[in-house]
Amino acid sequence: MSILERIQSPADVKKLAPEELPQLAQEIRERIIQTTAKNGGHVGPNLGVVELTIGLHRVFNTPTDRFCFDVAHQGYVHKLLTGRNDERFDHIRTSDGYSGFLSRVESEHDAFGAGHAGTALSAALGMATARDQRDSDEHVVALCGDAAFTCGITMEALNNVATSTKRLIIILNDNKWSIAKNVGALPRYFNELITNPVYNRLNDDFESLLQKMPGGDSLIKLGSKWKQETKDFFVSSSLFEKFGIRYIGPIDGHDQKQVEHYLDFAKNAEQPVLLHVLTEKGRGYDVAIQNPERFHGASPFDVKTGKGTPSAPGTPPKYQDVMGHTLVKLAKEDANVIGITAAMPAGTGLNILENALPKQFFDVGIAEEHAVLFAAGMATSGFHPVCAIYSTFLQRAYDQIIHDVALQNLPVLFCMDRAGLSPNDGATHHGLFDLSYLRCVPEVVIMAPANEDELADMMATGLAHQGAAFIRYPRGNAIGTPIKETPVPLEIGKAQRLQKGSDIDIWAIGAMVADAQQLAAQLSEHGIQAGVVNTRFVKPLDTELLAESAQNTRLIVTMEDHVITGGLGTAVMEALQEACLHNCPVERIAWPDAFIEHGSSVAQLREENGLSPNAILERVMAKYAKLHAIQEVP
Ligand SMILES: Cc1ncc(C[n+]2csc(CCOP(=O)(O)OP(=O)(O)O)c2C)c(N)n1
Ligand SMILES: CC(=O)[C@@H](O)[C@H](O)COP(=O)(O)O
Ligand SMILES: [Mg+2]
Repeated sequence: MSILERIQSPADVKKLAPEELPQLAQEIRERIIQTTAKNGGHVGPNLGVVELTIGLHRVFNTPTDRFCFDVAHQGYVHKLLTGRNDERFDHIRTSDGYSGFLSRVESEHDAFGAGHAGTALSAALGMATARDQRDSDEHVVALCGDAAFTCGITMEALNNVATSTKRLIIILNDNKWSIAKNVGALPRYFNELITNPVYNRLNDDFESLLQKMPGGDSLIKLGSKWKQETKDFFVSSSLFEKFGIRYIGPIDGHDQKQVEHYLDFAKNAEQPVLLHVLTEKGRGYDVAIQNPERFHGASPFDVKTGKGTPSAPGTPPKYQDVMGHTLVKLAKEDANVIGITAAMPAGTGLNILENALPKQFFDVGIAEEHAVLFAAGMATSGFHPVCAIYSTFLQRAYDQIIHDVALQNLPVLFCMDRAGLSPNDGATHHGLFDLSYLRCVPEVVIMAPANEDELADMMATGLAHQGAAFIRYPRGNAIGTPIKETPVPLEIGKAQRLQKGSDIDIWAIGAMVADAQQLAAQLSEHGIQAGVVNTRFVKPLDTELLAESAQNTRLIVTMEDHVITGGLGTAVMEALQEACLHNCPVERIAWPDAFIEHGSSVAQLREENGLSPNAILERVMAKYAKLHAIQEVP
């Protein structure tokens, strides 16, 4: 039996002899590589925190002590050491498998769930403050990556630490990478801390240095306050000391002994401590070390070569790449068009713009709120920014959308990728709420393309519009529609009738247009004639065509890759009420008013949630039959 197989809980980790730990680390790495090769997943981040996580579980004692992992995409090691090295780990991030992030419902060892970046320090500070209020004595640890510090929330929490608690352990897991290279002043500062010999030497053996000085002994006896002030006298204290947090490090995050020594030191500190740990993303798997961006969140791959499964010939391009190439076209025509990402260049396709027109590309770090405000500022100076931010991450910048862009009617185009499901990442990453959260914002334009050619046209539409415009489109491949050489702006608020039908009219948006055409074909096999409308614009809605539709059909079916509350279906119902056309019933095909867990694929999750093509057909047939008392489908 391997050492890892003997680990049923953190207590078993503590029982191991130090000389067994390298073997455990090796087995954990092997387990992570093999599992993510099969399922895909966050290989690099997890391989980088193996010794650190082993150390955490040997020094601290969850669930009494509480860990908050930032993003928590690097929580696989923690899961393996807390009783989850089992069948569900084999299927992690797929149906029947564990979540790829920490989750309070999954384990008592998961003190706080995550998925979005920047939350760990704030949550940990809340837990530490609650502990102090209750006068209990558990330890609270926040594990934050270097890029997590580019998040505004992390800095807000940092500002609050010293005035909120006397005991908090912050681990800066510094691997120099976000998904792409980390950006901004902070990584440069972290590097200064690493390379500044004066600070390190003094910081490490400051006491022995004092002992050599006349009167140094008495300073040491006076305790840490004087030591700290004396050290400040010698070296410019770190940024963290200015926040009332004791900086320790940097240490080698792969040296198990060092890790445990300093974790233990931090555990017994009488003030908030930040332990600066240097790790290597992808440690132990060369191909991940050499390709940190690709192996941040990898698709299934061959362990030997690291290569993923090549796309079959003729596979349509990914929407993210269509966005990137189209933006390059449009930015070449107009130097005022610029692209902004919040630390997601590759995932959004903006890396294509970065390579082609680097002066028109900006990566602001994991800072969506700042990205939108930054765009608003540039828009006041004659630029037309394109903010490429996943639907789910754009939720972070909601006030900036309303208060800074829409209210001032500034020309900013938002390209929201991952609208719809992100199946393996699950509830924290599905882009299912953007129509609801955007439809209530006055003056904005909200559109969704049925195919890649329409995405290009909608980008031209958004850039021709002097105000806020949003385009939502799904994760993954488009549908193979040829893309015109030059994108052509669409008429805002105009839907596109694809086919007529006297019995039912299906109004679909974006990726669901193809499903609507399939549904119409199935209905016609049952003698029901269904029309299909490619809605294109959820705001403003084509109320003229909708009125015509309601007057000439028996049932309107809406189809959207979005939650049912407040999306396209709700917009149609509102419009029909407004036009006093409430006699036309509406059946809304959408995701339920619930959080949708992770799963193996979109198809699997649709099956599980009654949204498979056949389930939709049955539902529409039943509604139609009920409405018109015709023979229900046997
Ligand atoms: C609000 C938000 N924006 C973007 C992301 C996408 N994202 C996931 S992990 C990550 C980089 C995290 O870098 P770091 O904190 O240094 O951790 P590492 O992966 O290096 O261990 C990003 C940008 C996210 N999860 N949440
Ligand atoms: C953890 C995180 O937020 C990102 O790594 C995310 O998993 C990327 O999602 P995509 O794979 O859809 O780009
Ligand atoms: Mg990092």
